[in-house]
Amino acid sequence: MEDGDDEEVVRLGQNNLALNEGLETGGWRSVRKRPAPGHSFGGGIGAEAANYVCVEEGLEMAGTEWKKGKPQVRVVEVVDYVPAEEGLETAGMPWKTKGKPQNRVDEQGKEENLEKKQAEKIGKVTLSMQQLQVLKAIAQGKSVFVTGSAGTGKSFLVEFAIRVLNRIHGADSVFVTASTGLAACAIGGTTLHSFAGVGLGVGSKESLATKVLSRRESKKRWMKAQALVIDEISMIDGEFLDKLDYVGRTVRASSGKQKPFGGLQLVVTGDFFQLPPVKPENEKKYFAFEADCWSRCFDLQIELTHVFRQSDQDFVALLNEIRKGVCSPPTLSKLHGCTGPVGDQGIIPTRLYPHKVDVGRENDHNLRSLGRELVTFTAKDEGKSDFAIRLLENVRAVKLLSLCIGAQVMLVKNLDTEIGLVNGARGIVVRFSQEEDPLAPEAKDTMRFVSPSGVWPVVRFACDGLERVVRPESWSVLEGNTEIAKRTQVPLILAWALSVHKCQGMTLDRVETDLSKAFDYGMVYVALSRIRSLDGLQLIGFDPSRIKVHSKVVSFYDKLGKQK
Ligand SMILES: Nc1ncnc2c1ncn2[C@@H]1O[C@H](COP(=O)(O)OP(=O)(O)OP(=O)(O)O)[C@@H](O)[C@H]1O
Repeated sequence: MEDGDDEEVVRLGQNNLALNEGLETGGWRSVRKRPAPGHSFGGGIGAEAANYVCVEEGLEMAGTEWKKGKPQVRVVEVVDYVPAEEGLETAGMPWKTKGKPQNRVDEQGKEENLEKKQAEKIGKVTLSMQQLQVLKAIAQGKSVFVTGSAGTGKSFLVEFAIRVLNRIHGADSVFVTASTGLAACAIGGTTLHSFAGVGLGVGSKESLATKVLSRRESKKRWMKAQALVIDEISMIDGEFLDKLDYVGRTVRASSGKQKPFGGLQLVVTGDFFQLPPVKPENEKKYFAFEADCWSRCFDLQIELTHVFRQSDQDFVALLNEIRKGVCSPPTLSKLHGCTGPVGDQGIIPTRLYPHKVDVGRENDHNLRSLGRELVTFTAKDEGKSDFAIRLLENVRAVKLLSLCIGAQVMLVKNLDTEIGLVNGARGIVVRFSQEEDPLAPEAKDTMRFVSPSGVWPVVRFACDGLERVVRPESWSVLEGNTEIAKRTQVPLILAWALSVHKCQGMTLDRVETDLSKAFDYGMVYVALSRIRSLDGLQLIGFDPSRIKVHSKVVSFYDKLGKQK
């Protein structure tokens, strides 16, 4: 059979790494569904390939079509190859959806004719090798714990992990959760407590299991689940994790009594050097990694090392010091030198406060001081129950948003990551516009509800200085793949001030902060690691004694490092 015969060609994506261990960058391969005469599928290849990603033509975000069923494919040729970027330990991985085959792989998997320089990056997403390793493990049904310093792409990876899990288990069996409502809403999930149906989790593990068994909906969720995602694990305590493990094993006794969480595939992410659980520190099993079940829960525990948020390696090194509770004289002197960034496009830095009350006061004061007419936008909340609607209080977009011309605002949704219109992008309201959204005529009622006068804020964003009309966006709270609540609101919040808790998970370009009142573990690190570069930081009254790192966290990471 000749190349190009009538076999259907599918393209396998990053997980071809598995087929191709020696190949540093993975790369694309075009594969055939049937072996050519005289060739058979190697057991390893077939077995791996059966699970692998197939990118659809034109899919911008790294295709994640999963091919299930029997081993059917044989690698024929690489259709794309992008070498690791210089100095990038993690080897960038392109997602390419079209273009001519450029490289070939022979039967042994060796590459010929690598035209690296001509490799053209068409796809938009490049995953680090470690990120790929995680997806590969998930695709193999493994439970993983993904950690790493701020900005290493843990949350970014969660989005891909969910797609992979959905393909394996079906979306209605994948439950996406996080420790806090804020973090949960950011990934379209619910809190871990809410998934578990154990209220605040107070009481013995036996009483919580009885509670779940007695509630039809809670029991159904546990029984239906095949995979559980938990983001921002640092804020979950070990005692609670052990209780959930017990509940899982009890409620799902028929499918996995002996297995952690009753046999659920776990994808857990977070950085224990960031914010800790909100509970008294002296309790035993304060951190999740102290849970008795912890080491049994995971097949793979990995610390991502390539930082995406900051490109300045000196700044990355400085942040790594602070993360571990160190503040060397050069670091201190650099931080003391952060006396003040100039505003960008007339937009002043956002002040980060350790305490929430300071945030409300500052934003309110600044808004009123502008002395302009306020325009208010009301979120449209829809939900299956009062309880579901209450979950919307955790959405970053607020119920009532009052703005006026000159208001300093921040996006709370990724609108266009390519140009920097991301969660945390800041701007200033320059006017209000009455333009209708040509794309959303069917959503007229919702639009009217959010803005009865039909006007929308026009914001000049710091990322590119361009003005854009900002129209409502939606946030869903999902249980499995069922939407239980939805908020539609203009995706902006006031941004003169923000709390350190609220900024966890965000990327900010300009920050002013007085961390002299930082009180919790990881707080200084979380605040400083939000910004992309030191030029964007104005630090007032920096006190290195406020850098708090828990010794248990340090030893946990020491051990993790040694396991590598
Ligand atoms: N593979 C990638 N390619 C391009 N950008 C990436 C990649 N991974 C992450 N990023 C970007 O890096 C930034 C930080 O990522 P992300 O917020 O997921 O990091 P994180 O590890 O969850 O950080 P934190 O611990 O601070 O919440 C984001 O702007 C994200 O879009």
